[in-house]
Amino acid sequence: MIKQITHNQAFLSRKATRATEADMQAVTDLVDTLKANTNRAVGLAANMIGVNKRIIAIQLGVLSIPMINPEITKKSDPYEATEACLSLEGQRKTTRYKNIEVTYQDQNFKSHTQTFKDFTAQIIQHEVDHTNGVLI
Ligand SMILES: CSCC[C@H](NC=O)C(=O)O
Repeated sequence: MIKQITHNQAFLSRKATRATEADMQAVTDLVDTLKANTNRAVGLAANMIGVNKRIIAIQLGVLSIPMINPEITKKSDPYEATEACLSLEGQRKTTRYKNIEVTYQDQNFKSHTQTFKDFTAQIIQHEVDHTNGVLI
């Protein structure tokens, strides 16, 4: 189901808890909401739709991919990025890493360890920050 994107910064500033198989509806809702917003979003975190769980979704080409309990396990090559967010006004500067390794579970709760680079890595870092209560 497509959900409203929150601007509630107090809620967005809370660290999210681990997701389980009981949270599949939230995974589906997050993917549906990203698909409905691909004209203005490249990624979403579950707390942006009011669910305080460690779930993100990222846009890779035409695919909206969920990642459950994502953790960045390696990062290298820092640079300064300027980013915006659907839940915030304006833009902010932050440090991102060009290369990252991420562990996560897919929608079947199968575990993966995968490397990402460049803009895809940037989106994942932005969304993982949200799961840790970091706005940008
Ligand atoms: C470059 S990372 C920006 C990610 C942002 N999504 C919000 O969580 C968005 O604009 O889709």
